[in-house]
Amino acid sequence: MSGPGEVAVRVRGLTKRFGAAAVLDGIDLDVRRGEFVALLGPSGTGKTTLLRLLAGLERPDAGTVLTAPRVTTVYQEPRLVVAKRVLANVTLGLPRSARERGRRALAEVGLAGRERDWPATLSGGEAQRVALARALVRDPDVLLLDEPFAALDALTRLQAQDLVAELCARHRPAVVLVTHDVDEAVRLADRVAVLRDGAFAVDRAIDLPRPRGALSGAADPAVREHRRELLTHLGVAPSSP
Ligand SMILES: Nc1ncnc2c1ncn2[C@@H]1O[C@H](COP(=O)(O)OP(=O)(O)OP(=O)(O)O)[C@@H](O)[C@H]1O
Repeated sequence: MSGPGEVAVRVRGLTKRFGAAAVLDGIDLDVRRGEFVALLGPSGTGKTTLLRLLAGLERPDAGTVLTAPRVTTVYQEPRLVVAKRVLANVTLGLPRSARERGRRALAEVGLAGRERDWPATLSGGEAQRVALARALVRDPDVLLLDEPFAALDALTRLQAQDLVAELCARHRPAVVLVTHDVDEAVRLADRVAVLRDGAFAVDRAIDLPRPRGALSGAADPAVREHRRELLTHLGVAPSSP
């Protein structure tokens, strides 16, 4: 597999305030094409705010955010238009000529043949795969994932994680995933950063071999060590030597 590509996200000295409080206080972040970064952090630390700044939906109070041109977000909920069929949801806002690419994107997420179905007939996991296809068809330079697996049941979540890992390895966008799940972060990411009190408490490379589908925290000491360190930085586990 090829190494990381050019920088697709460059954040310098980024500060965002709501009222008097700085939710983000001078943070720096680089993400390269083909690199998968997971963001962990206690509730309310500004993870979603950071994604919104990367997507250009919020303006910084100080500092700079530079991204490659095509930035796409997948959210916790699929956000499908109920009155449009699956393929029309995938190609929403794109010209008719994008329909063939839309079909291919649906096939990539395992939904070939479902083009004319209505969103109401999809399971939660299927609807989220349609949302992924809608992101893919836009050929993003930067893919922002805001807890995209959080609403899925455990088995569907593992399958969706494997699918996202495979799609990102093939298309190689720069990925920023917001999650509360330490195991998910370790399973998917090349780097995991913990956001606390407006800054990164740690930004750690996860140099475990891929594919990681069968990775077991119980069996693998390297996974256990990453998990222990990240939980410590999240303030939910005692520090041990
Ligand atoms: N538009 C806004 N106006 C005022 N305060 C806001 C706004 N958006 C976010 N905040 C505040 O900024 C802080 C960070 O919110 P954000 O949603 O980014 O956190 P988060 O880390 O994504 O949280 P969670 O893990 O619970 O999703 C919170 O205290 C939130 O109340």
